Amino acid sequence: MKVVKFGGSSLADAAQIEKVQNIIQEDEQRRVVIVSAPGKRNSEDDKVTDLLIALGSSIQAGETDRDIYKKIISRFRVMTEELGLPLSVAEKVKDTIDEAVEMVKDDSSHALDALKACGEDGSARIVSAYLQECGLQASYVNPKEAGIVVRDQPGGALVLEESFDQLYSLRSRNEILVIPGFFGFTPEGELVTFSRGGSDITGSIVAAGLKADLYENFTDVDSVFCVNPMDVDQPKELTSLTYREMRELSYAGFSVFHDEALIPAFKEKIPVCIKNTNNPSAPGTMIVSDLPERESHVVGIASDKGFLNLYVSKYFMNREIGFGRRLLQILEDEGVSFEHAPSGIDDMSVVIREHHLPPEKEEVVVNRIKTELQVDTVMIEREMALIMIVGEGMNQTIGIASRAAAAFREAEVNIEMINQGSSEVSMMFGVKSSGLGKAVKSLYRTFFE
Ligand SMILES: Nc1ncnc2c1ncn2[C@@H]1O[C@H](COP(=O)(O)OP(=O)(O)O)[C@@H](O)[C@H]1O
Ligand SMILES: N[C@@H](CC(=O)OP(=O)(O)O)C(=O)O
Repeated sequence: MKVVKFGGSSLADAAQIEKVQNIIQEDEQRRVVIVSAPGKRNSEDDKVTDLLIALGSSIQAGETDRDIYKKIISRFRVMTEELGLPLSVAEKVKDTIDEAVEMVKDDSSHALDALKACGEDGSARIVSAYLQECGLQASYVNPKEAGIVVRDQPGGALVLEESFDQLYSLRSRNEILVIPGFFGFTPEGELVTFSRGGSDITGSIVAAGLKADLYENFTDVDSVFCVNPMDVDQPKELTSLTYREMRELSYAGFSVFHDEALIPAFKEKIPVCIKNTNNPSAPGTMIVSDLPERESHVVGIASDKGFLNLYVSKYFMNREIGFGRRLLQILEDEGVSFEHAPSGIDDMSVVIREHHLPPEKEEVVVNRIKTELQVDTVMIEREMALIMIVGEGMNQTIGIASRAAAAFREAEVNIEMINQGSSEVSMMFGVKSSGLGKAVKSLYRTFFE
């Protein structure tokens, strides 16, 4: 049995949904289908999830944006009309959105998550109705009915173990099940969404729960490339990767697959295949547990902007037991999560995503570090970027760091920070954001050309 997930680009309009139907129909193993909200139809278009979030914010600000509301309703209505579905399908989608809008107006808890989830819910209703229209036996299955139980963390749900056994019972249903991605329900019955891009996570949870033979993740590229195709023209395609490599690469910027989505599949050793809805005969990229030794140890270069470096120095920091803990405790108290924390004899850097430390929090954090830790220096450097080179076996291979350093030199980009060793499969470099593009291109030439 295969679990198949279709991303927003695969559900952007009626023509895309026809492709989805063909893909499902051509392989009877594709029995459970996870869908995202409709994505962009072209580069200027909006993702339905972004529209729903904007609508929710406008309601909370006391001025419901009717134009956005109409845009959302019309996206679903046009799709159902073009697919020749009964009016009742579009009406059901509209009713669900209206209910969530009322929840936001009443300021009820979890209302924003309920509204955000309407995109996926609408897609699942439309896709299941269309499969039926095409003569297939198919049903819409709500995540509550499917048994996806999550921890109560709005916008950042985490699956609870009990989900997996409940999901297994879906195996006995002899029809195609269409489940909306991106959300689950708390044990108390509240709807909670995963983080953005979280339909990939639903797909992996369902594949693990059902003990599927394969989790196919359909998107809009033929494969995972060794570098983001936005950064390098026509980069090399990757035919296979390990879970660990893909998780590192996703975490560091490969937006093609959510980094949290690897975990459930990995635990059950379910292979994941990234495929293209617009070219389904292309083999795609397989993500598996182990791979035979490869010629080149570097398989991918991922990068992301939007980081800051919180730099702290104090003489004899190395002699002060508990310094690191107290520094990180201040961040924890202020609700700031961090990404990396390399340290030296008298210095420590903490790399943080910029949006986790907005200017108002920055002042509080910096003052607390000065007064409570009595440091010599505390500095914040914004507009940092991280580059991660990834590959199994890389850390036992002599010369990779020196080749990478040469690539930075050729690009005339200064390395502000290096972190190697914490992960066995990656090496991290911190640079100023302005040098990111040049550095990635140079690393690509060094390791892949
Ligand atoms: N290394 C990479 N390989 C392939 N695609 C990548 C990579 N890094 C970023 N992407 C981007 O990920 C996009 C697909 O992810 P996403 O937009 O979330 O798709 P979907 O709508 O299917 O969920 C691609 O169009 C591509 O621009
Ligand atoms: N629609 C949600 C969840 C998701 O997974 O979307 P996509 O598959 O289009 O990345 C989002 O935009 O975050």
